[in-house]
Amino acid sequence: MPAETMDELVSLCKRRGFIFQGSEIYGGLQGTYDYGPLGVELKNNLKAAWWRANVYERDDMEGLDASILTHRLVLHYSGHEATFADPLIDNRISKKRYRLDHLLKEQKPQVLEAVAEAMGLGDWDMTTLVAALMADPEKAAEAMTSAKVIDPANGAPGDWTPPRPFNMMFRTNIGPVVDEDSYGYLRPETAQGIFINFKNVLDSTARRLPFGIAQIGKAFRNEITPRNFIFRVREFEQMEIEFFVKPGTDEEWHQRWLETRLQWWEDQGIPRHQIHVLDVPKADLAHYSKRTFDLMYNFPTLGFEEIEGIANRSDYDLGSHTKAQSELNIQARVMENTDSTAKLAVQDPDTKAWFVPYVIEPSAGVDRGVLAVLSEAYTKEQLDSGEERIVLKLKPHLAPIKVAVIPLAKNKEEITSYARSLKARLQALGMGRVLYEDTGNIGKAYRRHDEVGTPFCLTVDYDTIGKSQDGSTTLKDTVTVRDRDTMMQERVHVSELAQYLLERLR
Ligand SMILES: Nc1ncnc2c1ncn2[C@@H]1O[C@H](COP(=O)(O)OP(=O)(O)OP(=O)(O)O)[C@@H](O)[C@H]1O
Repeated sequence: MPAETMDELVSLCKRRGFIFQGSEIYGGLQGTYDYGPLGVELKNNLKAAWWRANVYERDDMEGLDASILTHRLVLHYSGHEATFADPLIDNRISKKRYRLDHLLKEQKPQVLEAVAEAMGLGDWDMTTLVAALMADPEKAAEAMTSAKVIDPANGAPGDWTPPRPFNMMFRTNIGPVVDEDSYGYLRPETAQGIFINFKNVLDSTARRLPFGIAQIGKAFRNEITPRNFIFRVREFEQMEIEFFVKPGTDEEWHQRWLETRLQWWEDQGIPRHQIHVLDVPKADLAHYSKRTFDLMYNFPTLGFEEIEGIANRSDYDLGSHTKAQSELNIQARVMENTDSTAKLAVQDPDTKAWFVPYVIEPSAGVDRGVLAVLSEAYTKEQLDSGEERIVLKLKPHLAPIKVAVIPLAKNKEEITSYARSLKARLQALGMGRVLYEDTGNIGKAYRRHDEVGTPFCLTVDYDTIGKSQDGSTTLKDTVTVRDRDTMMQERVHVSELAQYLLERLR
C-alpha cells in the first residue's frame, strides 16, 4: 500500500538521506532541493531506466544533451517570451503572492460563484473564470475582494490586486558586458534544445521519419508558489522525447506513445490504476498542442496530479524555428521567423516535396517521477512481533543500494576482510551500488536497509569462514541472504551469488 501522507515521505527522505531542502543551512532557498546519498542513486537509476527503454531498446531513437543556457531568439520564436506566463495576484494585506488559478482552487464553491457573478459570467468553469479575470484585471480585483476570496495564508478575506501575467523564465546576463542585448535564459524545458538541433541530428545520423530524439536534463521555472516538496520546484529535471512523424500519422503515434509510456511507468512500480489519463480539454491546451494526454498520478495528500504530459505538438516547433517558412505549408500558427539559418524540414522520398514533420512529445518530470515511485514503494507493515516495519518496496533496478554486505563480527579480522573482498567482487558485477555495512547491530542494519529499499542483505559470519561453533565446515563459503520483502533468509554459496543476485535484481 502506498504512502498515505506526503509528510511520511518527506520525513523518510530527510531521515535517510534521499532529499534535503536546498541551501538549508542558510534558511533554505524556496523551490530548490538537493538529492542526498541515496536520492542521487534513485534518481540516476530512474533516468537510466528511461534512457534504456527509450534509446537503447528502440531502433528509432537518438540521444542528445543540449546546453541549459539558451539564446534568447530560441525562446522568442518558440513563443516562450510572449506566452510562458502564469497569472499572478497579490494580497495587499498579507503581502502574499499567489498563482491565480491555484488560489481559486482553494476557495469554497459559493465564493467562486460570487466571483463569477461579479464578473458577469453565467455558465463558467475554472478555465473560463481565470480567462475572464485576466481579461479585465481591474474588475477582477474588485470582484475577488468583494466576493471575499480567502487568503490561505491567514484564512481571512484578502484585498486583492489586479492579476497580471508573470513570465516564469529565468533571464540571465551572458558575458562580461551587461547591456540590454547580452542576455539569455535558463531553459524552461529541454524540448527546445532538441528542435534547434533537428537538422544536426538528421545530417549526422541519416535518420528517416519516423524517429525521435531523447534528452534528460535540468529545466528552470520561476514558479510563483513552489510547493508540495519536490512536486513543484524552480529547478527540476525532465526526461523528454520529441518524436518526429509524417503529418497524418500523428494521431496514431500519439496513441502508441500513450500506451508505451503507461507501460514504462508500470515497469517502474506504478500500477496502471494509480494513473488517470486526462485528455486535456481543448480550452486548456497549450498554444502549440493539437491534443494532449496528461498522466496524473495519485499522490498522497495531493491526489491526482501530473507526472507526464504527452502532447501532439503538430508542426508548431520545427515550423517556428525553420527558415523559409513560406515555402513549407506549415499548418500551425507560427510567428514569422527572420533569424533562423536552418531549414527544419524533410523531403518526401516519393514526391520530393519538402514538409515539416509533426511532433509527438512525451515529457516526464524526473523529480515528480521520483516522488511517485517513492510514494508507491512506501509500505508500513505490522509484524507478528507487534512491531511496525517501514519498507521501501522499490523495484530492484531502482533501489539505491542493491546489496549490503554485513560482517557479523566487526572486530574479527577474518570476517571483515572476507566481507570486504566479497563486497569488491559483487561491486565489479556492475549491478549498481553494493555497500559494505558495519554500523550498528545486524537488526538495526536490516531495519535501515528495509527503509531505504535495499533488496538483499548478505551476512558474513563464522560459518562463512569455516569456523562454526560446532566445528563443522559444511557452511564454509556460504553467506546468509536476507530478502527485503519476505524477510526470509537462506544460505547461498558465494560461488553462486553472482547469478543468484543478477537474476533477482534485473
Ligand atoms: N515546477 C515543476 N517542478 C517539477 N516538475 C515539473 C515542474 N514543471 C513541470 N514539471 C515536470 O515536467 C513535465 C512536463 O512539463 P509541462 O510543461 O508539461 O508541465 P506543466 O503542464 O507546466 O506542469 P504543471 O501544470 O503542473 O505546472 C511535467 O509533467 C512535470 O513532471
